[in-house]
Amino acid sequence: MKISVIKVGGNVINDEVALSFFLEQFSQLEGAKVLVHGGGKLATAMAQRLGIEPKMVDGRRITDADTLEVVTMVYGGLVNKRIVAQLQAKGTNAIGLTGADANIIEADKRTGWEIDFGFVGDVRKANAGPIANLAKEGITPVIAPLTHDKKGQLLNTNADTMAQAVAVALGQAGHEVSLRYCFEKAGVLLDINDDNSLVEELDPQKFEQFKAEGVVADGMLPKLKNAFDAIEASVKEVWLGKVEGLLANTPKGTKIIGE
Ligand SMILES: Nc1ncnc2c1ncn2[C@@H]1O[C@H](COP(=O)(O)OP(=O)(O)O)[C@@H](O)[C@H]1O
Ligand SMILES: CC(=O)N[C@@H](CCC(=O)OP(=O)(O)O)C(=O)O
Repeated sequence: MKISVIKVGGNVINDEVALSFFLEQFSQLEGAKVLVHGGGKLATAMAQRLGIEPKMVDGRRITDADTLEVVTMVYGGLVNKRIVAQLQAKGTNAIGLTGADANIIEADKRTGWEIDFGFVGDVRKANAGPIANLAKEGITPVIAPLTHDKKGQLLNTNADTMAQAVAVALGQAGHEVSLRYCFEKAGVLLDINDDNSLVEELDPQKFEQFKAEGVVADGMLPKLKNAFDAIEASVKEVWLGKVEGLLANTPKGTKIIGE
């Protein structure tokens, strides 16, 4: 089966108008589809409202026990269910899940780093079966960035990586997968403030060059690592860009080219 795996990030989710536009475009996307969402910005805001100071190191969240409670409520509850309700209103029969539901994603608590990230999961294995079965029934899975370790522990997990793992598992199960990372820029840009400086195709050599020159930085580094991991595995096509470009019939954004 042909299936689209779409990731939407925190900047779109945090903007009511942008989120509604995204969900409209997503609803209109033809064929089987899966949505993986983030929500890091809202988790930061909610933690602050609860008097829990967010702790980030190099843009990565340290997830202590209190923060795990916040992200579980925000990602698995508020964001996930809001998206599901809005999709239902737009005629898409969505079901909200985390990586723990139907054992979609198993993870291990991150170890071996210099700093202790707390309850953060590194994906061990994604199981495509339940996702493909739902999609075949015409039900659209909406997946929140939480996983479990099969020992009862929930773990906060990067949404870009979750999207990659789901796409790769579906590809390995024989499906024709298109993975698209929607965020607030036109794609990978030569000048981050100029949407006209779009890099239309990115291969591993150019990626290495851009890293060395500092053209790509911050959240774009792990996003691109996931994008290349997907194309090198079993995913047919990987794109990054703005909602209006990526969810059009002919996608416009940055296309990832494998080795
Ligand atoms: N060359 C680049 N082109 C586009 N965005 C870039 C580039 N370098 C760094 N970025 C940053 O990467 C961000 C996207 O990553 P991230 O914040 O993790 O997005 P999301 O939360 O949607 O997953 C952009 O908002 C932008 O600030
Ligand atoms: C471990 C880890 O990185 N968890 C992320 C999960 C949310 C996420 O990835 O959200 P965006 O896609 O909106 O950035 C976090 O808590 O920020």
